[in-house]
This record gives sequence, structure tokens and C-alpha cells, in this order.
Amino acid sequence: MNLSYLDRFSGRLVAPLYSTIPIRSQRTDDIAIEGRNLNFSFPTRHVKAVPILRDCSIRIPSGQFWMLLGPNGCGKSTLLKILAGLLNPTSGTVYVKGPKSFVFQNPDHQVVMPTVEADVAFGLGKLNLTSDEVRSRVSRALHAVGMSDYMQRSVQTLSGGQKQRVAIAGALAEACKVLLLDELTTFLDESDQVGVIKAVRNSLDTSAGVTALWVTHRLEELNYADGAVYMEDGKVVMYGDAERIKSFIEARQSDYIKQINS
Ligand SMILES: Nc1ncnc2c1ncn2[C@@H]1O[C@H](COP(=O)(O)OP(=O)(O)OP(=O)(O)O)[C@@H](O)[C@H]1O
Repeated sequence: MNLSYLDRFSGRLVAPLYSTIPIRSQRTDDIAIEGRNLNFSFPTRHVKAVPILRDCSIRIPSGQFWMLLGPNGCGKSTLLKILAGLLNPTSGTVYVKGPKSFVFQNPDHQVVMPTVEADVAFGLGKLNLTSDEVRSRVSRALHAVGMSDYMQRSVQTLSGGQKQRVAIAGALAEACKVLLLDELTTFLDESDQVGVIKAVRNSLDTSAGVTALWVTHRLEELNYADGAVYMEDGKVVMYGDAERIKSFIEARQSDYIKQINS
């Protein structure tokens, strides 16, 4: 099996960084997300800018669900915001298939309309669709995230996990090709956490060509991923098979515990 990628810049087949790409949903040479040699510092007035991303590169194949992990403060959210176009890198290049959507950690920042149906339809206003088309897109998107029965519900009455799923449905209704998901399960209990992650997995399995990059600290979530990226200190240090990255992080954590107990 050829596990190389077609390099978009040189047109050559190149080996993926550090590891092979696991193929679960589909084999593809098509890249949905790519950042190359990204550098970023937050501007400061008084002190010299501290580098946050250092020559950081990432590439994610189309139609797959990948996770981005790493210690607190290593730059995961910053990288995601650069990929979303919410921040500009100091240098480096970014390619992300559009339309794309950034889903925030706190769904209250994203779910804005009074009912579930109105909220999922909110972003469709700009697309000049007939009301039948709007209804059909809303219904398909809610089905993909397992929220069909909640269409008429007031968003105020939903749990955190249900709100997250409504936010994801909004992106799917707009036919987003890339979902950038920033620690969606941080504030959720275990059942909501599993509900949201299954909703993303199901959205990818049922909507052709949608790609998701999911920032998380929860190693158990890697069970749902097609691949993973591990960052440290502003750089991608490991890339590829989710199980291998899980074992690597577990070994790191166990070394750390041994160190503090010694
Ligand atoms: N607006 C800002 N101004 C200055 N520094 C910032 C700003 N936002 C983030 N940082 C710093 O950038 C670094 C990377 O932050 P980022 O949020 O990307 O890390 P992270 O890996 O997502 O962390 P966590 O896992 O804790 O969410 C941190 O040191 C953080 O303090």
C-alpha cells in the first residue's frame, strides 16, 4: 500500500511526517488542511514577543477525523485559530479547504437563536436557498448529529453536549468541508462527551468529504480518530497513527509520575 502523499507544492509523492497515515474512512491523496513552517508570536507592547508556534507543520487528509493533542500551552488552539483564519501567522503558509467552520469550546458563544431549528438555519440566510432547501439541510444536519427530535426545542433548555451538537449541525448545514473543533468536550460529563464525539464521527461517515480536526486532552477520544498529531512547545513532534500516539503520551505521563514520586 502506498502511504505517500502527493505534495501540493512540488507535485512529488512524499512520505508523511514521522509515521504512516492510518486509513479508516477512505484512502485519499487529497489534503484538506495544511500548514507549512508556521511561526506565530502574540504581539506585546512591553516585552519581546514570545514565540508560540515555531516552524510548525501539519497536514490532514480529506474525509478523515484527526485529533490534535499536547501539553497545556503548547499552541494547539493557536494553531487551530490560524488554520481557521482567525489569526495570521508571522510566517509560513496555510491551506484549508472551504467552506470551513471553527466550533468553540463554549457552545454559548456559538448557539445564538431561540430554537434549535432556527439556530441551525441561521448561517443559511446568506445562501439564497428556498425554504424547502433550508428545511431539508437543517433536517439532514440534525439527523447527522443525532438531534432530529429536538428541532423545535428552545436552545436554552439543552445540555452543554446538545448545544455542541447543534453548533456542529450548523456547520454541516452550511456544507462546511472542514470542521475545526476546539476542546468541545472539556466542560461535558462523560455521556455528553461521548455523544458529541460520536456525532462528529457520524457526520464524517455520512457526509462525503468532510474533514475534522479536534483538539483534546482526553486520550480515550483517540479511539474515534483516523489519525492524530502531537505537539510540544509550538511544534508538531509526532504525527500519524492514533494508537501509537496514545501509547507515546501514556509513556510520557508515566515517566512524569515516576519522576515526581522519586
Ligand atoms: N491573546 C494572547 N496573548 C498572549 N499570549 C497568549 C494569548 N493567547 C494564548 N497565549 C499564549 O500562547 C501559548 C499557547 O496558547 P494556546 O491556547 O494555543 O495553547 P494550548 O495548547 O491550546 O493550551 P491548552 O491546552 O491549555 O488550551 C500559551 O503560552 C498562552 O499563554
